[in-house]
Amino acid sequence: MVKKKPVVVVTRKLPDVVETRMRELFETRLNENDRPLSQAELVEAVRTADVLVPTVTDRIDSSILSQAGENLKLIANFGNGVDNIDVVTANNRGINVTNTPGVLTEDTADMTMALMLAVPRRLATGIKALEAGDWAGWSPTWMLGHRIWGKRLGIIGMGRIGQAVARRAKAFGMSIHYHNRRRLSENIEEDLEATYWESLDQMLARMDVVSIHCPHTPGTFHLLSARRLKLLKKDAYVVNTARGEVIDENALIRMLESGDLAGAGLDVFEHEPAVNPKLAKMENVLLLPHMGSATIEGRIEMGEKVIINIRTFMDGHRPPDRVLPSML
Ligand SMILES: O=CC(=O)O
Repeated sequence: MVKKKPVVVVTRKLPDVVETRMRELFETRLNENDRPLSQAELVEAVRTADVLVPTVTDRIDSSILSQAGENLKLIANFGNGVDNIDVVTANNRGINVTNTPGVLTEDTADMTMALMLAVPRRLATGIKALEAGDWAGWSPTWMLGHRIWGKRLGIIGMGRIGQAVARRAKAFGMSIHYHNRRRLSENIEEDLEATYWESLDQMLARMDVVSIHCPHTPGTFHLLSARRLKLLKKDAYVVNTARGEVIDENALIRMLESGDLAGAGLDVFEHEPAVNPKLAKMENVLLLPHMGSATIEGRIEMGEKVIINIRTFMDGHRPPDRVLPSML
């Protein structure tokens, strides 16, 4: 007997090679025009799918999950972060959740370095000045920024991406400091020449650059709160390529406005895709539209991970990238 192919509903346009392979393997319903699904369309998707492939922009909350059909047994997220999915409710309803870890580590770390270099060295300001025809020629005192060589980098969240950033920053002459739920093994710490701070507050007070690499969970929402932001040195920079919700964005804006912080490089925002217009006007801030992991190679590898997770699950095994509530 021929095994029935699972119905796989994909919420956004994926790279062509990924969609082609999915079509071969599954009864795949694609989103050709890439328009984010409405609530009603998401409900229809969870009602009819065996597997849902959502992504960062889809909120799969308890209200959506309560309307899921009996067949829905797997949510294979196209993305590393799973804060778009209510994993606890999914788990309670017997729906497995997977993500795509590992394949976007290096790309996100590269983009973090790009921001870490660009903000203190005023790249955006320089480009704008040149484009506006405001360049009168080289001057010893024009466009001066700050060096990062010899400065202290504080990494919040020392998982895969945090460690990849640490390796790069070390090569740029920064000293590496980190705060994490769990301390790294001695070997890794030695290899990265990283100093562990059990107290986040104490670390923050001493850093020149702070970079966020923890997931957004109920425990990390506004981890950089107004109180903690005030602990930072006046000449410190903040970089965020993780999730906007980890920083109290209004408090960050106030600190930047009052000159109590040197600058910020942000790839993610608290109310994405809305960006506070105050941020967009600031000279010492560089904003990117959540493109930390946006490489062609990475997106294809994410698709491959999604496919492996679905196939493994459909073959009756535990999918390699299963996310359990206890991991969050
Ligand atoms: O932000 C992107 C992701 O979590 O994959």
